[in-house]
Amino acid sequence: MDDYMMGVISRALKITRSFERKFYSLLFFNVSLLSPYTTYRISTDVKVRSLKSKAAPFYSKSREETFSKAFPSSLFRVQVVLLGSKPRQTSPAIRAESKPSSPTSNHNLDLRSSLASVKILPGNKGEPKPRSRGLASADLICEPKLVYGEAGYVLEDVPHFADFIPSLPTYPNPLQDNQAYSVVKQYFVNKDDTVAHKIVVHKNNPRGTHFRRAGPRQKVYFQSNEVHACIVTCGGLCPGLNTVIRELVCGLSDMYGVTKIVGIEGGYKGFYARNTIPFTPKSVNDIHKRGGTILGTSRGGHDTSKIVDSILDRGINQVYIIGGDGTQKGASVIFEEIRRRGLKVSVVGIPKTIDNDIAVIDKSFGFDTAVEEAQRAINAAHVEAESVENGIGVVKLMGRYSGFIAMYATLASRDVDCCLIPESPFHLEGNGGLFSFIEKRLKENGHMVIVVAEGAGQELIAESMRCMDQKDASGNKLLLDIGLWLSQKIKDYFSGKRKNATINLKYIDPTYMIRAVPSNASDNVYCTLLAHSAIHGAMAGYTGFTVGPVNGRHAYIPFYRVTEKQNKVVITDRMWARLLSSTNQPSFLHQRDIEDSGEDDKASLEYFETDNGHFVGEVCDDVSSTL
Ligand SMILES: Nc1ncnc2c1ncn2[C@@H]1O[C@H](COP(=O)(O)OP(=O)(O)O)[C@@H](O)[C@H]1O
Ligand SMILES: O=P(O)(O)OC[C@H]1O[C@](O)(COP(=O)(O)O)[C@@H](O)[C@@H]1O
Ligand SMILES: [Mg+2]
Repeated sequence: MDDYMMGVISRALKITRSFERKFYSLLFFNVSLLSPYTTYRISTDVKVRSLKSKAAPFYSKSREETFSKAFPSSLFRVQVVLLGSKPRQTSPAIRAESKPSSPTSNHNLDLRSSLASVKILPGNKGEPKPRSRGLASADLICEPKLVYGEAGYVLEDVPHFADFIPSLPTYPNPLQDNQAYSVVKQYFVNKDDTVAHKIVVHKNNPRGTHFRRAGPRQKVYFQSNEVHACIVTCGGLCPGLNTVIRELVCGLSDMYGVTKIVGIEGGYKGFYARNTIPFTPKSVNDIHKRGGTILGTSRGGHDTSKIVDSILDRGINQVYIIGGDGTQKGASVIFEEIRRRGLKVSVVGIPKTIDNDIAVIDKSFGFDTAVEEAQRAINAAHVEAESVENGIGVVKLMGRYSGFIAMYATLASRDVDCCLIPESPFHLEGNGGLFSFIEKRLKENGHMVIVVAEGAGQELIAESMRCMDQKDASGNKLLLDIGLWLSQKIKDYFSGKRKNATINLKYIDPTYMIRAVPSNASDNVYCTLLAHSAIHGAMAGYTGFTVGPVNGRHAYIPFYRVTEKQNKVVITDRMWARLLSSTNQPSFLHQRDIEDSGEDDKASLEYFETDNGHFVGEVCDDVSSTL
């Protein structure tokens, strides 16, 4: 950033000066380097809205100018966000950080006192894809918080109170006097510790995306007696929900001496439709031994304003939200509304999904338990199938869009002959189809077991039944029962005129039995770590984040990262190949599928492509490919 740039920024800022006290002014100021050392394009985009109404900006001005100048930096974009009248929303200086390729690129620009932040984001080419957001007004403030470092290092940071409430007091972390923790060497994590998103790297690769490491900080933003925490569980059930609740209550109490902790009953709608229930370590002592959630849960019913009003009315200042991708989207809009109102309330998401389809994190809690519990159903199907002539066992497992439970349960069992998942479309008839494989396997072994994920083959059923798309209260697609449909199709095929063969098919649907069990030992420990990471983050003033392990280390992940896409089994990956080789089932893959899958990979690669052709960060969030 040199004098010329400072001049241009000052000029642009003058445009908004007159609006500053009365209105919510927003100035976007973009600088793109078209090619190194040559031409720049600058565009200023000033929008001014009334603070009171969310109506369209009443003042809007965009300008673009091109100029040539030799800047020894690579692509960058400057964004200046002015947050108007309320004094607590202002900060004394603009802080600008830029990509490391410019050797002298970190500056504090003391241009004026009303600027909240200046961010330098990747320029057009390396710019992240737009994130999906909940509230329209949130567009103003939920830009990714990116920090660039040496050698292509990028920190995708999470929001902090200090970003929007200046001069909050801090206190020493009470853990330093805690009998159990005070003896731990270096108990507090270094404030600059971050966790790499991708752990497999090449010599010349940029260092890529990182997330803030979870853990206790030396300074906290809440005094113990000031904290009023609440816990809510939303979406479908999952083993471990009660364990997370227990560990949040016990962790807050044991580590930080918090006494005011309440549960919100029945999911999001419980915030405004139900009374809270008080929690103590004693009242939650045994709940991890039970399946389900003692709080109850629901789909639908997310009303952001009513929820935030209720948080405010009850004096709650830490909100722990346990749920899947839908829930995290809900948590994100709650956070944005809280931030918009300038409240000191931390909003923390704890990712839950039995399907293991939440992006970025290594694995979701309850997944291991589900895979283990699925073994019982697969064993039963196998026993039934091998006891009779031409026995076929069909087991349906959960997995709305992702077949992780089916894939891992199949790999773990070795009794499964064929695994069908949503990511791998299959066909029934003809060469390479499922029916001919069943015939072959029955001929070879006299019996077989098929595992089918509930989301598999949906297009086949829809085609044959001409069904309409139906949705649940949260907007999730309601699935047609692939297990029943497939079982009937197999029976029809073998009883058909041409075949007239006797088969003995037993269909087992253990889906809800699996989901309702308590979490196993390793999931219990995992739930403890999740809860503790969440508590440490909230106490340290972080907010608007989800916790979870990234390459084995717990991290704070911005909401948008876990809601923008779902994890899916990559069928051109080594893990799925392991499965195919263990079952020897047809791959059902056509050349076209392989090419399409390559296209997807390319698309996500482009997102991170840098000038020198190396890739920053991920190809895809494939948790199946950890080996
Ligand atoms: N885009 C969204 N914005 C706000 N709330 C949402 C959104 N999607 C889902 N929710 C809310 O999150 C809760 C759980 O969502 P759901 O999809 O049922 O389960 P899960 O969180 O397990 O994916 C529901 O109360 C639903 O209303
Ligand atoms: O019957 P419900 O409660 O809608 O749940 C069924 C769905 O819940 C799941 O177990 C998990 O879904 P969520 O993570 O969205 O809660 C899916 O596998 C399944 O399709
Ligand atoms: Mg979901």
